[in-house]
Amino acid sequence: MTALEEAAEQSAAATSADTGVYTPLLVPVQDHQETKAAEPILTVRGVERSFHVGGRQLHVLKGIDMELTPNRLVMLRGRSGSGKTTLLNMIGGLDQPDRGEIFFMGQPFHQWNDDKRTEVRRKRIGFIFQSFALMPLLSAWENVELSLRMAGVPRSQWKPRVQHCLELVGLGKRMHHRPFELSGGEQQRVAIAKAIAHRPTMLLADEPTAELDSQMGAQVMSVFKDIIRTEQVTICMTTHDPTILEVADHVYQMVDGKFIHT
Ligand SMILES: Nc1ncnc2c1ncn2[C@@H]1O[C@H](COP(=O)(O)OP(=O)(O)OP(=O)(O)O)[C@@H](O)[C@H]1O
Repeated sequence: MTALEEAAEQSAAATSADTGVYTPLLVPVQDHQETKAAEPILTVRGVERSFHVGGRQLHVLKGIDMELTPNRLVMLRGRSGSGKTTLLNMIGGLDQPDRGEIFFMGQPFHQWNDDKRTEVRRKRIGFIFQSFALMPLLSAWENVELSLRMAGVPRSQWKPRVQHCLELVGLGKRMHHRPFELSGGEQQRVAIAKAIAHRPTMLLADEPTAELDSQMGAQVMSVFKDIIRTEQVTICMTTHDPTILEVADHVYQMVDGKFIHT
């Protein structure tokens, strides 16, 4: 039995409120028929990106086409160096393509300057990194609050939203712990709460389970499934882990800067 199947089985008997142990329900994201005709929230067409390295041109992305539709869990899979993070940065408006187009909710990221992309990013996109990226001196609560402050959410809305997000990721009983008082899996769940607090449309996660053991990795994936359903978000994540791919709605396989069909 894989770690994910184990997590699903545990979830069936979940008693998180009683035990404080997080065992979320692993359920299908939603009826795929329902959103089949849905407009994509992200469209990537013919994207290329090169870097100058040591006097040479390194062609990292060689013509990427992809779409993300609402309420999906999409994974980018590929070897180290194949270009996954470069693409994720591009989708999130952190970098721009040399060629090609990126439309996020109809907005042309490839034509916009950094300030304009940052504005959209703060309001509509959430990021999760391999290394959790939490402020070490702030509690779980304060870390989540910080992201609401950054997104310009009115202070009067902070308390219920922070509480909701931390409960959603199963940390209702550890809200006031600081990162060093939490396990790796719990820290990653704080990072997820922080990333969804401002109600993004799209959540981007770069190897979110890479530093976790398989059990904790499975918990994080269950949280992802839950938040797609309850928060109406689309998640695009990179992974090396073949056991995690089975919960994806779609997998893009990247080889040397291109998608291949498997
Ligand atoms: N800013 C940059 N300047 C120069 N080279 C870069 C830059 N960003 C990425 N690269 C190079 O582009 C290639 C692809 O890197 P990228 O991080 O996108 O791969 P990846 O598939 O995410 O790998 P990993 O799984 O190890 O994170 C690598 O050879 C990397 O060294």
